[in-house]
Amino acid sequence: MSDFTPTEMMTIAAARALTNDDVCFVGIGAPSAACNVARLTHAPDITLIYESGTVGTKPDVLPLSIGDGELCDTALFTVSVPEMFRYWLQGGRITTGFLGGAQIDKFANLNTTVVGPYDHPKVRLPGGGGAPEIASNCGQIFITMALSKRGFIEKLPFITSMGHGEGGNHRERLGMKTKGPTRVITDLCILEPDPITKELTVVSIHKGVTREQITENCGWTLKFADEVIETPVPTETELSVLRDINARTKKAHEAA
Ligand SMILES: CC(=O)SCCNC(=O)CCNC(=O)[C@H](O)C(C)(C)COP(=O)(O)OP(=O)(O)OC[C@H]1O[C@@H](n2cnc3c(N)ncnc32)[C@H](O)[C@@H]1OP(=O)(O)O
Ligand SMILES: O=C(O)/C=C/CC(=O)O
Repeated sequence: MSDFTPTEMMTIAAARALTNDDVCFVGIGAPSAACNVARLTHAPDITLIYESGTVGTKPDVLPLSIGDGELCDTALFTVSVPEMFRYWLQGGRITTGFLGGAQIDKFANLNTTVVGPYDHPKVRLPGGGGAPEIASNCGQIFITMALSKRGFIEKLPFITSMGHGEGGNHRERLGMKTKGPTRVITDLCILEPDPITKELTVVSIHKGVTREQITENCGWTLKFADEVIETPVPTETELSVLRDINARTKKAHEAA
């Protein structure tokens, strides 16, 4: 097994969260890399769906956006965006949504809208897009983002996509029928919501990472589960699949 970067570990650990039977609504960016590594390794029959309506897509290179022709060219079929949302997503036909974000809080609520006050933003982010609907309508949500103090914060300035709200049974109280975020995969560790409080808790630590490093990079006092395992390191196959798709993507986008 060769050396690997924290980002590679994160992408591969995120890919492993998916199963062959999943129907997965894929977010652009880090989630898209993870979903395609899953498809190219342990989950060849996974159904990947992007918001542009592309169903069962098998991109050879990672898409720049949901509108990238690569998605439609390699899809089983493509439906209209209203059909994607109303029939597929709101119809409960999608098992898993995979999202990223700029900021997250301890109940896995996501901010992709604005950092700083809404009217006087420090950073204006891409916005919600389909993420709020994905977060509420997919059977469960996986989230992947690097652990950092600026990303993992105590109180979000803006909640774009609801995770577990104020914690506990908040989703249920609002009438939401889906599970919400069940796993957050970072470059240092994996977090899962506590079954009762729904507060994100460290369940797995990547090889070579210390508890201190994790604590130092989080904006709230992070809890650790009673049993914390070490994340299995990437296999040669996982690493070469990830590196190959990244290299193909870079070459394709440089040429475009
Ligand atoms: C189908 C779907 O895709 S769902 C549709 C909705 N879209 C999403 O949910 C997309 C979610 N993803 C995102 O918003 C983006 O990927 C981001 C903002 C999280 C990351 O953007 P990237 O360009 O990939 O990465 P990067 O980390 O370099 O951030 C770019 C800039 O955004 C800003 N930024 C990102 N995160 C933060 C943060 N937590 N605090 C302040 N600024 C931030 C910074 O200006 C940063 O530049 P810098 O690192 O030089 O300061
Ligand atoms: O509008 C959205 O929801 C998603 C946007 C992401 C993209 O344009 O690739």
